[in-house]
Amino acid sequence: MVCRGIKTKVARDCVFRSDLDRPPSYLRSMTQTPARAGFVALIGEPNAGKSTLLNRMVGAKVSIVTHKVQTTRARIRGVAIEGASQIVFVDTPGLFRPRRRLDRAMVAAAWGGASDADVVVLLIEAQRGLTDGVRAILDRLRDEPPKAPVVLAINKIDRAPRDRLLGLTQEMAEAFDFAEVFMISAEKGYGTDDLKAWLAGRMPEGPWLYPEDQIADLPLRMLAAETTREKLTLRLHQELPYQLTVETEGWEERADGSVRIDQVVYVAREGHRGIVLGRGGETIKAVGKAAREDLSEFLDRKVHLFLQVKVREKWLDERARFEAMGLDFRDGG
Ligand SMILES: Nc1nc2c(ncn2[C@@H]2O[C@H](COP(=O)(O)OP(=O)(O)OP(=O)(O)O)[C@@H](O)[C@H]2O)c(=O)[nH]1
Repeated sequence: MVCRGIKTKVARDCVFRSDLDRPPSYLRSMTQTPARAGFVALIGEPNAGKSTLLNRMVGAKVSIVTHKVQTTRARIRGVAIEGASQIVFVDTPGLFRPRRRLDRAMVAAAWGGASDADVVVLLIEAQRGLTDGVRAILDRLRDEPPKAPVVLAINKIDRAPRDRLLGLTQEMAEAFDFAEVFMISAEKGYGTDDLKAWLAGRMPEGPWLYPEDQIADLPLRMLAAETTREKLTLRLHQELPYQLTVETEGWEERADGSVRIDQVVYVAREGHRGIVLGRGGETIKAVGKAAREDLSEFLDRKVHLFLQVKVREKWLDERARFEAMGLDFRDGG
């Protein structure tokens, strides 16, 4: 089934391209290929084609989530599967040339996401080449080199003549020591399989980060969690507990077209639970109502939102990796 860019209904009904060419899990375990999983930070100027590339790699229109709220954290844009590897793409919002102070702060935080990734992919446009914006990104990569290898993907090669591409490749290689250079057309699908296979091979060995059955609606789950967190922040202001995270634990599409979303607000201490609940539960009730209204509008259907507040002292340690990547919506740091 082909998934088109419907505003609201995204991944649930879509068969992911990668689902089709992936052996079933019992076969994977028989072939003994070690599982791999890791993060890829996709960076580049606006319009470079990040969303298009991502949609091609992941196989569904998943990037709708990104226009919602600009946060300073890296965020998941999609999860691709290639053989035994799970590739979690995160993007780094606001990675542009910062002018205002606030923008600069955002870029600094976004850069943190890139430097913690397992691979960084810099996407540039073939016709535009080494623009000032790309130069600024390269300066930054040189000043604060990420631990991960940086690969260059020259996109939109369908629009650029061959000699232009050769010249540009050379110019880029002189400007920065890339681990690898790929020529792609995200739109036409040229070279994207090679890039994906290369990335898959660079993911660290280890268990997958997300269960297979959650990958499809992962961006929506995260958007929903982020919405609730946003409402909590608005409601509690300074009182917002430092160690707080929201997780969407259930996502059930109902036959009547509505969706039931179950979320847990995790706090680290009993006292924080009281703050989040509010007197007689009024805070959490108001937060739930506001989040439900937003989600309903965004998803364009009726939403039943169920919130629970749980104390889990050690959640920060359990999710250390996600925390490092800024993937759990906490921005209280
Ligand atoms: N011709 C051509 N156009 C492309 C290609 N990849 C992307 N585009 C077009 O470039 C434009 C920008 O692509 P996006 O994927 O939205 O770019 P982006 O980097 O996600 O942009 P931001 O969300 O602003 O950061 C769209 O009109 C795409 O259709 C390509 O390989 N060839």
